[in-house]
Amino acid sequence: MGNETARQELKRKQRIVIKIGSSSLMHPQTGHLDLIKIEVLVRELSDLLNQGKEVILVSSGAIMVGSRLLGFQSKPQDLALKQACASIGQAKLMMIYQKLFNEYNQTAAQVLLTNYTTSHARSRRNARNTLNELLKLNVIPIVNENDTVATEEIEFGDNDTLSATVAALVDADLLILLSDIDGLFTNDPNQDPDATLIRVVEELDREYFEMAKGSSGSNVGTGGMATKLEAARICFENGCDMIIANGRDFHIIHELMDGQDKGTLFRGGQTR
Ligand SMILES: Nc1ncnc2c1ncn2[C@@H]1O[C@H](COP(=O)(O)OP(=O)(O)O)[C@@H](O)[C@H]1O
Ligand SMILES: N[C@@H](CCC(=O)OP(=O)(O)O)C(=O)O
Repeated sequence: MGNETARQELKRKQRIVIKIGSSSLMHPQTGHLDLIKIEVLVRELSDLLNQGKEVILVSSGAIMVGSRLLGFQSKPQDLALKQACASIGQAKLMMIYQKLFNEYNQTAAQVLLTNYTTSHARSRRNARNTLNELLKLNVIPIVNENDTVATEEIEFGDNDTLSATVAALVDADLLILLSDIDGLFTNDPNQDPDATLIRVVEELDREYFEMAKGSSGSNVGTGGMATKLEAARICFENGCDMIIANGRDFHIIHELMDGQDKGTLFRGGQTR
């Protein structure tokens, strides 16, 4: 099946996980929240719910928001301080999401997970039951890593792998990763101006992991492309399509769902 047909099939996806990186929520100049963008995000997600789709939002940004609230100019390096920032920022982020979703008559719920939660059978089952119940209730779960109890600095590495784990947990049809870049390029475009965008990945060969070796392009994001490829691996293993696309403008969500040829589509769902 060609890219065009695969894109058209996205219209039929029913259970969708959308992950927003920290960089996509902030004004790049100040690191403060871009409230107008977040409003567009909430409107886009509310409209998906109105179409009868099930949506889970995985939102990063807690550490960044918390550090700004404490007056830091950038993300702190110290682990305990990062965790403190996360707990401050997470509450603030949820407050904003709750307020905006409320304006569209939608209910949002907070779900904080750790690597432990999703790798131990009992807590994994509990997390799955909660998420499924929230979706049944037409509530939008807003997921983040539980940074205050995660004992290593980065248990998941980042929210890219967390979002793929969540997609696998609830048997989602599609994972959308919105980042600060148009998709997977042949090389890091911030280092190599000749790098070209890859439109579709049918099989997750090693060459793609080689392309993604560079680290994060910003001091806001954590995982870079490598963790997004790791997310793709989880999606391929679990029969879920995945898209990496640019979160510069969140209207891209309905454009992708309409089948527009944007970002990089990883066709993990074809094994279903
Ligand atoms: N092959 C590649 N294609 C695209 N981006 C790449 C590639 N290799 C490394 N990158 C870097 O990955 C960055 C995106 O990851 P990251 O900064 O963690 O974003 P986010 O906060 O959205 O998760 C890009 O800005 C880019 O510099
Ligand atoms: N749990 C952290 C997530 C950090 C993270 O993964 O950031 P990103 O690479 O921007 O998705 C936070 O909310 O700040």
